[in-house]
Amino acid sequence: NNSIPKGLSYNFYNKTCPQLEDIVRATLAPVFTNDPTSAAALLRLMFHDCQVQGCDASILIDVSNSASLEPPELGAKKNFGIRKRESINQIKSRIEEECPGLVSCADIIVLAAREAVAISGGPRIIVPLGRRDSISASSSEDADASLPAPDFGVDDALSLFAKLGMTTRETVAIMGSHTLGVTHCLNIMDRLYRPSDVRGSNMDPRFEALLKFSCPENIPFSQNISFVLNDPSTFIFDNLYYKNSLQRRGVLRIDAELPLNTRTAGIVEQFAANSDDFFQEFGSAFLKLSYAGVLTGNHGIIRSMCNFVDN
Ligand code: HEM
Ligand SMILES: [Ca+2]
Repeated sequence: NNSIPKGLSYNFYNKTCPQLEDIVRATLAPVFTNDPTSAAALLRLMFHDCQVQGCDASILIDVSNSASLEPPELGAKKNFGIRKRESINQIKSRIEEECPGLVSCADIIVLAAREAVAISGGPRIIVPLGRRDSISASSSEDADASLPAPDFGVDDALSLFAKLGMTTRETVAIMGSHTLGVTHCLNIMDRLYRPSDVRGSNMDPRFEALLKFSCPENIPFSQNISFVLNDPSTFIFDNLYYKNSLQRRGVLRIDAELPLNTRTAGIVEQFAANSDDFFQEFGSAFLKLSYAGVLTGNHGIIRSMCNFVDN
């Protein structure tokens, strides 16, 4: 397939680390069992890595070891809620025992996200490998500039994902990621209590009442720790996200607007009616996300620990 970036391939580690995908799966199995919210966290981790400086494991670099004044990438405001970086480290250390110095943290992030989707009942996506790791993280400023704001609308999202080569259908499909996981109250306070345009107005009133009950105004402490489910089947990768959005129960502005925008409404209805169509389109969107800004060949490095750049 000629749309695969140069340097990535489906058999990249076949000779050098054939057990890679088994190790990833085996290491994650207890993680998913002990904490069913892990799948959502690992899928979002991939998005936030790939969206900032490309799929290069930049998000894994620890905050500490720098004398710079700028807080690094992970400290970006929009990385609030990012979790499970330690699971990637755990996979990496098992892999280093079997095939030292060969497998990038960037590939492990993508494989972990792929497992997260599959274990939750979503499509099994076969991904080309061969990404390499960055030698540095971005600044938190650059990360905040690259990641979407919680009040992103459909047009914003279409242009963001068009930069990764996604079609409108693929953009609608990748947003189906919000079939998993949660949103913390702080990300919807404006939508709930200071609505402008379509944001608050078009919500199912019972759902709005529920969100307001979960996220009361004027309680700053609870705003940081309280959250709501992105869709009612938060652990299952299904097309309920689309059905739910059609019922005016979208949590974020983007979730609410997808069924309202003329460019995306028909696609939402199709994915709500047919989960095979959703899964197929999601697979192709996921691959495009996984190709973002990849370092291959002799660009970048293979880190020996994912959270740390060896000189
Ligand atoms: C316009 C684009 C997007 C916007 C504005 C957006 C925004 C958000 C926000 C605000 C949250 C809540 C985070 C929190 O409060 O902890 C969230 C959660 C999440 N997002 Fe997105 N997102 C977008 C696209 C994506 C994409 C492309 C993916 C995956 C490929 C994704 C996967 C997730 C997942 C899985 C969660 C749940 C995380 C968890 O439960 O820990 N999102 N998103
Ligand atoms: Ca990155």
